[in-house]
Amino acid sequence: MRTRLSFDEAQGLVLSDVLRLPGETIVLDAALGRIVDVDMYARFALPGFANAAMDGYALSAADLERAAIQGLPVSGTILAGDTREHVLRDGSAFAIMTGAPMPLGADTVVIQEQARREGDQVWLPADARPGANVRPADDDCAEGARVAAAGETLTPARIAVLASAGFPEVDVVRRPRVAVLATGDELVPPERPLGHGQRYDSNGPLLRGLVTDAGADIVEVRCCGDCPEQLRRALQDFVAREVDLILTCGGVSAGAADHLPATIAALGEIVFWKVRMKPGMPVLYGRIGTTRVLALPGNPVSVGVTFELLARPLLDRLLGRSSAATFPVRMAVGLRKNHARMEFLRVTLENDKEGRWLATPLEHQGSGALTSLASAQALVRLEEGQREYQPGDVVQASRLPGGNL
Ligand SMILES: Nc1nc2c(c(=O)[nH]1)N[C@H]1C(S)=C(S)[C@@H](COP(=O)(O)OP(=O)(O)OC[C@H]3O[C@@H](n4cnc5c(N)ncnc54)[C@H](O)[C@@H]3O)O[C@H]1N2
Ligand code: MOO
Repeated sequence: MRTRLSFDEAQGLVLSDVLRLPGETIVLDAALGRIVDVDMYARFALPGFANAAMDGYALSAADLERAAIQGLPVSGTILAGDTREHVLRDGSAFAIMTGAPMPLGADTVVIQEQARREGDQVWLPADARPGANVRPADDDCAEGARVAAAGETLTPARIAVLASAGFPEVDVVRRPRVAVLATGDELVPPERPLGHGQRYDSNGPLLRGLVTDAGADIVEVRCCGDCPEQLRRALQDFVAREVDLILTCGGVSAGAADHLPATIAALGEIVFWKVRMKPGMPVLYGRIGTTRVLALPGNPVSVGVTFELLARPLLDRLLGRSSAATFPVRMAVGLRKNHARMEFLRVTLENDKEGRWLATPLEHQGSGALTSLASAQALVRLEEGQREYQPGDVVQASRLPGGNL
């Protein structure tokens, strides 16, 4: 077991310990937010047939002059959805509507508003541009072009692309199955009044939201006391249900009721325990069989921060997608750290006059200050060893969910 390692080492160990989950086939209608498993290619060009981009008249550009001087006979009207293959006779035109297939031999559409129609004859302006208002058959995408890339998130627009390419189903990466165990004798169910020293579980709801936001499935969120037997039963139950990741919170530091490390060690193995970071120092990572276990320190802010920094990247890895990159911001104020560990500050962000991000730390940075986690837009990383920061110093930031950026 490693202990007191740096945050970067800890994150590296977590990431190198998991692989992308296998794929599964689902209907396109259920695919929003899912991750594409394998590259997908168009089996035909899109839209697949040359069609009119405007309502008007389809003709051959060679007949434009004649159309202006003596007019052209109109052979008929082609509507969108007309499945007949019309052929244009020399020296004639078809009335055609937006999206309707171009008749064979026509290469230009002149819009309705520029046409003068008398009975079955139409006059069109001589200066119409040859080839105007026609969408070629591969206007949107060529046959064989990639229409979805492995690892990308299925957005509404990407789903629409697959729908237009005729895919009713899509192969996506299976969602990680996650169980949450909130531990602590002080936790009381929401329907019961609080006694002295008791509190309601907020870590369970926090992790339910974060796990869902990260694109994983919650198998169960369970609250249990600090008793080692209860902890063991809960962990074994989750492992038996083949979850990919167990997230526990609380009971992982040095207190008399902190039984999780010993319980996890007895059932499986601890990869690391305690990381040189603040908040979240007591965090533990291990395995029970093939199930990964991240034991997050119980303080509510530590739960949120260690989830973002260790659990979310792990879930990203299981999903086969790259994690959001950090980005540079400038400190709006100077500050002094009174320890050497890496620290993650909760900040709000605004743009300075040059449009660069400026980070202001929230006032209350304590590990129990859940309200400041809710107000924060990003986490700023203060490097190990560096104690002094001046206004304007550049630091790395990562977005928090719902940070409205
Ligand atoms: N002697 C030491 N004391 C502490 C250390 C240490 O290294 N040596 N580490 C401190 C740090 S840092 C943290 S963080 C906490 C984490 O300890 P635990 O993981 O054992 O967490 P608990 O003691 O069980 O709880 C801490 C705190 O959070 C509240 N909590 C816990 N679960 C929930 C929940 N589901 N919903 C709401 N609030 C919860 C709990 O009541 C405590 O107030 O230890 C420090 N101490
Ligand atoms: O995780 Mo503890 O502060 O570092 O609360």
